Amino acid sequence: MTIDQVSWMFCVLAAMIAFIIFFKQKNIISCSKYKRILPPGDMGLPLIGETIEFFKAQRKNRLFDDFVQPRITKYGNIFKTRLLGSPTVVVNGAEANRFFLSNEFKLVISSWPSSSVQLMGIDSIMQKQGEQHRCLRGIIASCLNSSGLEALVPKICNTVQRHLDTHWQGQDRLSLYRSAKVLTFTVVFECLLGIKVEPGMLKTFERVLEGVFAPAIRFPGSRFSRAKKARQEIEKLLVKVVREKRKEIMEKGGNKEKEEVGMLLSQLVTGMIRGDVTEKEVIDNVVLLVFAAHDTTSFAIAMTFKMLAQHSDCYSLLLQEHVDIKKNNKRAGEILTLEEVKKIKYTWQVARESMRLFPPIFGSFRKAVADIQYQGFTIPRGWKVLWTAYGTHCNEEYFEDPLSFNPNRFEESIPPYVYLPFGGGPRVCAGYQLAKLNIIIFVHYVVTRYDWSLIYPNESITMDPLPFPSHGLPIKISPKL
Ligand code: HEM
Repeated sequence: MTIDQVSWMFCVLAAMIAFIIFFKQKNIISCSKYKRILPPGDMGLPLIGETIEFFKAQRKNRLFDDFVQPRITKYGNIFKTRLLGSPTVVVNGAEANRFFLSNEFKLVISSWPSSSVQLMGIDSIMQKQGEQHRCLRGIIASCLNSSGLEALVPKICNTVQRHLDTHWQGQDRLSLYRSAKVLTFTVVFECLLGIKVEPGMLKTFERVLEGVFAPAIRFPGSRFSRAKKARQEIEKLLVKVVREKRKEIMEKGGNKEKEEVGMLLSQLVTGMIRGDVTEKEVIDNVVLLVFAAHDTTSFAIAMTFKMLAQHSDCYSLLLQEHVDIKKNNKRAGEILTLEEVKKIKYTWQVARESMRLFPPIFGSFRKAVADIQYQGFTIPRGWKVLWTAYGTHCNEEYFEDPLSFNPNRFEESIPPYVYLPFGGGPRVCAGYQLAKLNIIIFVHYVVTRYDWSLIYPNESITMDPLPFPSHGLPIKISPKL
């Protein structure tokens, strides 16, 4: 065999090997492509997808009825769409909630719009993963453990009573939603954080919150620009407050810490002195906590009153519960104890049922950090996942006659990942206990001191993107004799 023939044969052999490798590779890809079945659904128009349909339904507070439910009927509990430029899979049902919420950090991470991240700050808990997330949650939880809650109850009672004396006394009508907002802001700042509310602070914070879901476009007068400016003002104020607190704690040593059980700012600043958190983390998380508590708790309060107005039998039961507590309360200033608040069970059932029908947060977005295999479908890495509270709250598989208002259904325990106004998994609401105290204590003092009625019994709910009563839930009030 000549050298030419050998090299010719070598070339043919090499070409054959390359050919086999190429086809084997292609086969693997096509096999994996074959296996990669995306969930059913319609991605809608290029780029914007079904964003318009989504927002149209959301604005009318018909996200479930007009957007989610018709797609569940057509495609099943898991379907794909495209929202705000991102391919998104909407998942529904307790099993899907469990899978996606409990796999936070492993398969998915929370995903917020750029405007929210910029306004809350990249160091807020919602942007944190792993150890940093655990550390911040630990500090928040240390103020909401049993001794923290015990210390919080009298503070909230005083704040609510002062609020009623200042904003309700002498009035015959007011916006209940607005009143709840002013109160919640004070409860978070003064009772939880231990920061005195100064005039103008609420307005500045609300300017920040208005931009949280606005497009992150900066031009003079835009919602986002106004919010950014307000955020800078808040930052200046908070830097001063944090540094003063640091000085105070350093000067008083360990004693100050003990004095201020349940005061979150002290705990955060103590963590800062230890080197566990930075000054920026303290500030970003104060802003985040106000955002997390403000519209959510106020809406839950507003819907609780709306439901009570529409269901007089429930109101009678609830009122009796508070009259009984008041009758046995001989303490000066009618301050409640944590033990008494724990006994107010029916009111919490009413609030929970109101949040089932009107969840303050309809759900939230996650981002897949790996290709996810779920129920025979692949959710590709980088896609968004949207879990919704409606998917279970309105499903008769979990709640009998789901559209009817029935607080008694909460006498039974509810299976996990079915009732989700406060989310679930590692990112379950960190302020759940505070929200509960705020709602129950506010209801207690209102119903024992005032007769009240809705001015517009059928007031509609709007979403932008969080829900709120369109006219602010105005009520007529008169002091009880
Ligand atoms: C009725 C009132 C409230 C409702 C319905 C509510 C609802 C929620 C929901 C659904 C989540 C999870 C979001 C997600 O999975 O992406 C959440 C998270 C959170 N909530 Fe609440 N919330 C309420 C009140 C509060 C209050 C009063 C505070 C504290 C002052 C608070 C602090 C937080 C924080 C810090 C997180 C983030 C937890 C984390 O990322 O680990 N919330 N809340």
